[in-house]
Amino acid sequence: MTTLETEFPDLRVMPSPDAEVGLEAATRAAQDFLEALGVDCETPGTLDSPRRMAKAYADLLSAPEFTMTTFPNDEGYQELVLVSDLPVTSVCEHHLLPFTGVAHIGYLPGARLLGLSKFARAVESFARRPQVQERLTSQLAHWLHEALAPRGVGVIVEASHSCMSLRGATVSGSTTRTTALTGAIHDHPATRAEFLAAVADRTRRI
Ligand SMILES: Nc1nc2c(ncn2[C@@H]2O[C@H](COP(=O)(O)OP(=O)(O)OP(=O)(O)O)[C@@H](O)[C@H]2O)c(=O)[nH]1
Ligand SMILES: [Zn+2]
Repeated sequence: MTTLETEFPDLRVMPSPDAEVGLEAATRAAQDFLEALGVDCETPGTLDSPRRMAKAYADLLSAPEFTMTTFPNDEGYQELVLVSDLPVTSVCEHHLLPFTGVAHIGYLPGARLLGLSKFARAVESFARRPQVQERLTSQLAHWLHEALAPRGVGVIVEASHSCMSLRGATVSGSTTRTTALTGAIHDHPATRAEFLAAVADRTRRI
């Protein structure tokens, strides 16, 4: 089994090795945190809220492992494979507030093809950790390039940041687009244009 942690030992790994102990400590910390902000955690509705909050963040920050299933490219498929509109749910590392959107991932196959569901699993795995959108985009592209050895990879992420919409600048409706390209999709203008046009065809408002 190949895991992202094996491929990228330098990445921060979530969750804690002992999730049960982690959850208890996080619940206590959430209670302190909420009470410090003046939230009454003793009402029937909020009694269990510190645990719910701890569990919610554990879910958002638990990068799942997955099996990296690949197949030989027996037919020598050469053209772009584009998997679009993969849901992204991540957490900005500055405010620990969610950012959500979609990822579009394309690659030009080499000797092996990647199981299609693994694109969704890779997005989830890289997203469920404290992130910035640029890093998420680059990590996806470089992971795929290293793990699959394709001729090129293109990743576009479009997302809305709740730290921008719900607080601070309170700008609603703004989206951010980030792009990471490798190999032929980066180097060859026509191939790059083909990838960008294919994504543009699929792009919808978030
Ligand atoms: N480049 C980038 N910036 C991000 C991302 N997520 C959040 N940020 C920004 O991180 C910055 C943190 O800025 P600070 O000035 O330290 O934090 P702040 O005082 O809460 O800033 P405001 O959000 O402007 O109120 C903000 O400009 C956020 O919009 C991301 O994925 N990429
Ligand atoms: Zn933020």
